[in-house]
Amino acid sequence: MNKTVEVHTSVSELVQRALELILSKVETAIKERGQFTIALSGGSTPKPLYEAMAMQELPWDKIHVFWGDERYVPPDHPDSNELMARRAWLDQVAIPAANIHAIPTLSADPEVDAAKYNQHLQTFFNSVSGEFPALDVVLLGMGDDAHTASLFPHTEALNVCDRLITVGNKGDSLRITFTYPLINAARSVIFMVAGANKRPALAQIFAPVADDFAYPSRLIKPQGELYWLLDTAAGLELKS
Ligand SMILES: O=C(O)[C@H](O)[C@@H](O)[C@H](O)[C@H](O)COP(=O)(O)O
Repeated sequence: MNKTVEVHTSVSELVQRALELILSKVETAIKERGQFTIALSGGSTPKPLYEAMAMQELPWDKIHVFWGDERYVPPDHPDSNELMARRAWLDQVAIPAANIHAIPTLSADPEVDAAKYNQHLQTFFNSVSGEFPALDVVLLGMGDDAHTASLFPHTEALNVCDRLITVGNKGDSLRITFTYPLINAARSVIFMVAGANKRPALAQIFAPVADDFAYPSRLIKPQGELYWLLDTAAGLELKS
């Protein structure tokens, strides 16, 4: 793992840096492998990044978009991560519909939809059970409880290591999420974290010893690169 921690003076600078990083990964991936794969996150911090992506001239037919997690709501629900990314970015560009790999949420059984998305990823990446394919970029946010994707503190999803996708939960509300080994298989993981409310969680995540199950973002140790892009409010007290 190659870890980089950057503290940016404003959220717009943080977003600009995430954009630069992603554009450089798009270029490399397409040059080396003919396509670029990215998993998106929800939350408010990446929205301006998605709006900036919508302004780019890119070979959209070679770009495949997945989601690292989704609330278990229909795709037109205001809480849907897919809806947010479609409105801010994907609806604005000429990306083929087949390149948008949204998490299914309509079967009335999250286990069934999690299994479907697991199969969809295995088919797309031509991987078998037990293998964890490498996405080019997994974009992550982090909550002030140190959750990332829908890997919430002290939940069952944190124990799931034998598949790509599982059901997560925030209390009673169900989610579908990448498992942490799938996130860790990525070539690059980029956290975008803003706001002073994230400071206590970050202190635990960067501590040499702490409980991974209480602070799930500690489980993210990708094979490839790990970027923590923070704004000053979040990163103020952090020693990298
Ligand atoms: O589904 C959720 O509970 C949120 O989307 C969550 O995972 C979010 O990514 C983080 O809480 C960071 O959110 P902000 O970017 O808004 O700080």
